[in-house]
Amino acid sequence: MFLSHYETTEVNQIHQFLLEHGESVQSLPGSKSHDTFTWAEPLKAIGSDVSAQLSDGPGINPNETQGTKNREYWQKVLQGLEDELVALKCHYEAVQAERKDTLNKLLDLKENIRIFCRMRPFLPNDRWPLLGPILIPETATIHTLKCGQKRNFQLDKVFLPDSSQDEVFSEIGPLVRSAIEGQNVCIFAYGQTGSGKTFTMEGTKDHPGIVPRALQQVFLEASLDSVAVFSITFSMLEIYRGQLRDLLVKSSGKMPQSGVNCTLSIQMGASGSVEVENLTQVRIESPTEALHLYEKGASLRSTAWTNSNETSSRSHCLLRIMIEKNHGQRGLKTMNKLWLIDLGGSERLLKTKAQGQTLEEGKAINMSLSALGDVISALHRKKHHVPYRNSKLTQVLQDSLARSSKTLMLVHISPKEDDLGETICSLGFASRARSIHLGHELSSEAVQQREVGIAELVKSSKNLDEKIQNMRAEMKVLEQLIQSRKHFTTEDETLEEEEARHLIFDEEGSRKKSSKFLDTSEFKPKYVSSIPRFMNPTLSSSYKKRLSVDNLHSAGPDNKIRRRRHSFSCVADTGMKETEAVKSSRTQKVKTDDTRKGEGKQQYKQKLNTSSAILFEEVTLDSTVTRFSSRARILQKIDLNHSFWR
Ligand SMILES: Nc1ncnc2c1ncn2[C@@H]1O[C@H](COP(=O)(O)OP(=O)(O)OP(=O)(O)O)[C@@H](O)[C@H]1O
Repeated sequence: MFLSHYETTEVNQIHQFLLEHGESVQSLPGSKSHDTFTWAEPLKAIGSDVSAQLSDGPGINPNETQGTKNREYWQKVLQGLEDELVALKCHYEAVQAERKDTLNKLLDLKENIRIFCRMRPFLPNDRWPLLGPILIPETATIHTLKCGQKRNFQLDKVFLPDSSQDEVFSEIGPLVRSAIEGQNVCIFAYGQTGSGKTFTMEGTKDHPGIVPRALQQVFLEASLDSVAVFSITFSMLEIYRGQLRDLLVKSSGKMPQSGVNCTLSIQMGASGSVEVENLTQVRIESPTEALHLYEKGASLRSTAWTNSNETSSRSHCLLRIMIEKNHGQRGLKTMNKLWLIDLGGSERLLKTKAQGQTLEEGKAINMSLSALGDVISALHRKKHHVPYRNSKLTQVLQDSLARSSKTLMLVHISPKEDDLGETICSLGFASRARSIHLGHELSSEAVQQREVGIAELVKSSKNLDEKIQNMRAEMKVLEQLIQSRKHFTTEDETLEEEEARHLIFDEEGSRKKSSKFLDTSEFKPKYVSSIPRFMNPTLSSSYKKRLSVDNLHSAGPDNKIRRRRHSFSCVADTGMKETEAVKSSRTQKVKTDDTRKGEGKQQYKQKLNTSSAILFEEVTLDSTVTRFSSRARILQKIDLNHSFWR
């Protein structure tokens, strides 16, 4: 039991002390008021030690003042915690670097350019709900059968019609992370009209797509980086019939609003970075803000009714997230782009029977898609010349489609037999981008080896992610602990200063006042020094107490003593029943204090949680009754645990 060592030291000391003062242990509860401050000292020591043991705090050394002891102890604790936090932060950075390395290795192994396919499910209005001519025998292969002609397409991954938005984003998440870590990233949704590009990118309220999820992740990753400072901006533009249009600037029809320069031009910086001159850039602080902008921009996008889709996108919609990363003390600054692109629907113009404007839109879309395919293919084949200049789309994306960047193309296909021709075209585009038809396929052994390597890296990346999560949680706890411990040390320091300023007793025991404001000596014996500052009486409570004491004094010189003796005796004599009475009077006081200074009580509660200080709990309430109850409680504790009092 934690009180046992008092039997030989402090408790004997109290006993001795009381005897010297003409008191006995049994008469302790009825002690004279003039003694209370002096004999309170050993009791205070017990109380502090009890609280210290409970809160794993300092022990008692009678030669040291409690304030100094506490302060030194908490400072040591604080220092230890701070050292631990620094070490953890170093380790955290190392693990972060390891994770980044693993991620890069993984993306390299998966290749910088990857082509996925997503097949949308049948929709209620689909006329040909038969999946006969399209087969997906493996996770990365599609077979088609048209007019007796079989064709195989190899992709990096195929998402089946029942794939969820979650599954799709699980492949996107690492790319968003590498954008935060300093790489340019392009994510495209490609496919025929009505194949589900907008569904994948934007999604619905119940099934959010890549855009809302990526925005969320960008901010999440940025907030978790404890070292770098991020500045994130949002831009949105469309490429309509070969022209760039700012989607964050309202225009009447297709004409620029008066006074607003909507003429966007593509500029190439000296370092090879591409800038779209006059494009609106909005600094965003949250995903909600970004989504609000996205909604605004999407509402301005050019759409039209087509045979295949009621609200068919007639342009390429490009969302750009610029991430400026300030790498803290190293003074390094990086700027990179995350592009989320919903391409215009690829379509065979003969099939859609498009005419007039729709025909022109279709032509423009097809031309730029073809140019994009050429660029991706050239990059994939590591060709010396990459034909960026063949379309506005590839020009805008030049620095983000470089070899050092990451590109993911999600080719969308329809499950309908009716759309088979379009599906084969889209898969042909995917194959061309992957350069498969040029005999660049890996041998089955090499593919197997690569798969094993990827699986291992995925596993270690997951482990590192878990480790990082744990470390973040650990750091948070440490930071909270440091904050709470700091509270203790500063309060102890302040109290010591205050003690020095408002020295209560001189050596003869007579009262001294050093402040004209704080006449709290009557109610603040020295042992209060170990009580946090917020537990001290306020000016008004001190004043109130003084009034009550004056009243008591006016009622008769002994009143105060008697009253004190009475409440104390009650506790000692009638045990629990009377303790309840004291408790209720204390509760009363809490309620009054609560309404008067709710904040103080909050702090008080917080303190109790952190320190588990039993003594504090009682002494907190700066009334005579509570202070007695504090002592009584200590006595009760001793009484319960030792036969000493019997
Ligand atoms: N995976 C899916 N799950 C459920 N519904 C989907 C899915 N993919 C697409 N759809 C539905 O199919 C319809 C067409 O999809 P969407 O508008 O996304 O096509 P799109 O390729 O963007 O067309 P366009 O190029 O004409 O803009 C929408 O009603 C959409 O909700």
